[in-house]
Amino acid sequence: MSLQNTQLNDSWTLYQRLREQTPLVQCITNYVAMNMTANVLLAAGASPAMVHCAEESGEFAALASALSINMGTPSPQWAEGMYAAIAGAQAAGVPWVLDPVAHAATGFRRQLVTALLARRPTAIRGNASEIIALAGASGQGRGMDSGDSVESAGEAARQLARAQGCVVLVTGEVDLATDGQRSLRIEGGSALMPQVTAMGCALSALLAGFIGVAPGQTLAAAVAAAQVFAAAGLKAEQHAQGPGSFLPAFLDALHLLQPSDLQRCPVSEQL
Ligand SMILES: Nc1ncnc2c1ncn2[C@@H]1O[C@H](COP(=O)(O)OP(=O)(O)O)[C@@H](O)[C@H]1O
Ligand SMILES: Cc1ncsc1CCOP(=O)(O)O
Ligand SMILES: [Mg+2]
Repeated sequence: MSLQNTQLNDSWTLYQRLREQTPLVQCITNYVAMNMTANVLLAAGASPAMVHCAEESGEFAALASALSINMGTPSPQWAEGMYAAIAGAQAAGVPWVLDPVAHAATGFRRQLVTALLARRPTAIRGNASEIIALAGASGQGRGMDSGDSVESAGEAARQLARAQGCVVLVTGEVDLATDGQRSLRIEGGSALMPQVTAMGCALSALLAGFIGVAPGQTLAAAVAAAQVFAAAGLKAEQHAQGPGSFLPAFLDALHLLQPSDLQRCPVSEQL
């Protein structure tokens, strides 16, 4: 079933709201993704803050509109910063998003993701292999990258959403957003997106921004974040010769995005 019109209105309305409210998004992210994530949030219209040390991350989280936790380059010290930030966010009613980068790859990451999941994220955003492995099955992930299709991760995403009581956004050539009951598929994007590092990390932080301006509408926020990324990717591709020129074109596309760009990335209900 096509939801193009209602979903277009929802995503555009939420994007306008994000630009009006400039949510403060606290990011505890990896060394690779920090600069890219801050630039994506700024181009979209949010306000990024990279604040990770345990001495201040909890205090800061109470001031933020939303928190994004990404475990791409973890360490014991960074884990303490994550736990303190989540505690501060939860005490203040601030939503938080988990990006479980390569969580199945090592024993340290497996322990960390278990501890993070126990703290109940508002939403999880990962690639197909990460979501399949989080649901307890065995994925074909290699390092940070997915070896599985989003189609093959659909049931895992729904199970994970139900088990965690959260929204799951699983990304790849198409994206799927689910709360365990409803599932929405978002088309669009560009094959150049996985050729640029930290696109997924930046999307997770933008998802946090959308959730921050859409209390009680986490599924719509996930669709909006995915659709905005898909539309900006499609628009950027028209001006890019390869990954190098794609990245600045993508930031410009986020900044210049119009409703007609969203319309090129259909959203449909998955039954
Ligand atoms: N082959 C593709 N075609 C179109 N969009 C893609 C493709 N691969 C990834 N994307 C998009 O790139 C972004 C990052 O997703 P993904 O590559 O799955 O995350 P990660 O970087 O965490 O592995 C998402 O917006 C996703 O829709
Ligand atoms: C390359 C790399 N190594 C550790 S984190 C990271 C970035 C991963 O970014 P993404 O998951 O968005 O591709
Ligand atoms: Mg990733």
